[in-house]
Amino acid sequence: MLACSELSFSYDTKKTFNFPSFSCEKGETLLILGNSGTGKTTLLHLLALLLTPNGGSIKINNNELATLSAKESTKMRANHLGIIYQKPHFVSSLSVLDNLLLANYLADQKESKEQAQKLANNLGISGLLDKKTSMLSGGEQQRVSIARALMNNPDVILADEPTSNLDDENCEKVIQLLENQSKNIGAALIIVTHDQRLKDNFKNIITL
Ligand SMILES: Nc1ncnc2c1ncn2[C@@H]1O[C@H](COP(=O)(O)OP(=O)(O)OP(=O)(O)O)[C@@H](O)[C@H]1O
Repeated sequence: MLACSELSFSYDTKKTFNFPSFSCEKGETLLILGNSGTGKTTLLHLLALLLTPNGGSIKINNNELATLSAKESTKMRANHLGIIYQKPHFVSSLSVLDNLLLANYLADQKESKEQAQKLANNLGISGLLDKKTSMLSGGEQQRVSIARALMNNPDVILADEPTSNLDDENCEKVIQLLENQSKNIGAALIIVTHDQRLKDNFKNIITL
């Protein structure tokens, strides 16, 4: 589903990140662990086509992404990738429901209230759909972020530190929800984190 090899990237001339090669298949989860500053968010942004690598290859469903134009990258990101950012970046003037439907709109897909309602039910946030996102707790925001990432049934889900602000109980819940929901839609799930609590949940682990 997603495979990358010999990816390298530099923000400036002082340091180049050389990332290990890996792949993650449909329905699988890969945990990428690393301390602060090891380049986890950088790697996730490369996989999300938000940064362009200096070298190496990223393939989704055997399609090489490095050759895509900016417009094609945007389309690929909206339709095939579900991204859970470190900070949620909601539109605070909109309700939770409208933030979910925005994902459809940005991918040029028909707005699906049914999909939003279904995901909200699965994630235990159906009572929040009419609320403004600024009124949500950290754990609730995390679940809305997961729902938004799943709105377009992506092939690959990329999650940046999805549990860093959560207590042990909510950490466990969010990981279970992420895994179950990814399996439900047959997506590959890639999580980058420094949260050592997650080590016991996964067998496929890479350390940066
Ligand atoms: N836009 C940027 N311009 C220059 N340097 C950057 C930029 N973004 C990140 N860096 C640097 O690249 C390094 C890796 O950053 P990155 O955010 O990928 O690390 P991380 O492993 O996700 O860290 P954390 O766990 O603290 O979020 C850091 O030293 C950071 O200062």
